[in-house]
Amino acid sequence: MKRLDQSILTNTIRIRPDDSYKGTYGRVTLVGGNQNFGGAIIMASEATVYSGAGLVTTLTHPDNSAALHARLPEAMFADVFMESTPFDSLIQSADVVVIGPGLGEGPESVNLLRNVFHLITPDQTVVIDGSAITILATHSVALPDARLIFTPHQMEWQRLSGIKITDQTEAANQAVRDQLNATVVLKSHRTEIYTANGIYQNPLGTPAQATGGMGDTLAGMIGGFTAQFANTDNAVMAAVYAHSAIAELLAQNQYVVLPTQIIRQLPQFMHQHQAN
Ligand SMILES: NC(=O)C1=CN([C@@H]2O[C@H](COP(=O)(O)OP(=O)(O)OC[C@H]3O[C@@H](n4cnc5c(N)ncnc54)[C@H](OP(=O)(O)O)[C@@H]3O)[C@@H](O)[C@H]2O)[C@@H](O)CC1
Ligand SMILES: Nc1ncnc2c1ncn2[C@@H]1O[C@H](COP(=O)(O)OP(=O)(O)O)[C@@H](O)[C@H]1O
Ligand SMILES: [Mg+2]
Repeated sequence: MKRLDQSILTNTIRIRPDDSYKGTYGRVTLVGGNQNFGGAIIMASEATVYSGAGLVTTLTHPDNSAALHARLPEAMFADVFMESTPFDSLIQSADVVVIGPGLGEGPESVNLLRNVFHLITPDQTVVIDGSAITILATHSVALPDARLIFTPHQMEWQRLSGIKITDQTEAANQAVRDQLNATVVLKSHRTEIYTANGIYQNPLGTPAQATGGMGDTLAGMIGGFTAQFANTDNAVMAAVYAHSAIAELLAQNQYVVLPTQIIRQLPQFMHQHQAN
């Protein structure tokens, strides 16, 4: 297993060309947030916008619309229960779809996941987090043919892979990754990233990060980074590294680091670590 280091940031985060516009930096559609977990999809959406994605749309339960607009006017909102035509185009026009933060596991959420996967095409990237992983572990839902990135915590990975947390060894995890043909970000206090080309460990992270919404925020960052930066595996690794690096900086003076505090630091942190 290779250890990530700071070079993943400058190898990934590009100085923006002068002659660019919002379309240069990718369209991301996020799907999630039921009536109880609106905060999860709002944090994920904020992380995507603050990572620099060009155009962000959040498909969520209508109860979350006012809060999303108030916190994040940069994002567009769409009702997950909308008619199929605009729904289909919001999924199909996205470069990256992030699905799962706060999605919930009820029948409506299962249907939604199925509908979204059905619309995905091979040139798209799909970040599969939270409830979406649990649904896949418990229901028969066909995975789309696309670039797939799973972001489970250890229990979600146990549910999806069948590997008990105590048995989640490098070899066992990589074997399931191979079957899924996906990138797997196995989150823990030392997150591991399983790719087609190798296994990487994030050396950073702090227990100050152990608070709800921290993974939702990472999923949104991965959406923002993969929408902008050409090499998908590097974009995933840079997002994981940046998420923990910012948390460590804040934890020098804080007992707990809130997900939204990491989000607010992203533009400045990325500015400091950009390169040609
Ligand atoms: N503000 C919001 O809207 C928020 C909404 N959220 C949304 O909620 C949805 C459900 O996600 P979830 O992660 O909260 O619940 P679930 O999938 O049941 O996993 C918990 C179970 O796994 C176990 N466990 C073992 N190891 C573990 C580990 N390393 N990390 C974590 N858990 C571990 C753990 O063990 P225990 O704590 O009981 O010891 C427990 O039995 C999802 O859509 C998410 O996006 C949250 O993000 C919070 C903020
Ligand atoms: N003790 C810890 N040390 C380092 N990172 C941690 C620690 N506890 C949690 N994290 C990080 O916080 C995030 C938790 O993700 P997750 O469990 O999906 O949270 P949520 O679903 O509440 O958003 C992961 O990125 C994980 O690596
Ligand atoms: Mg989570």
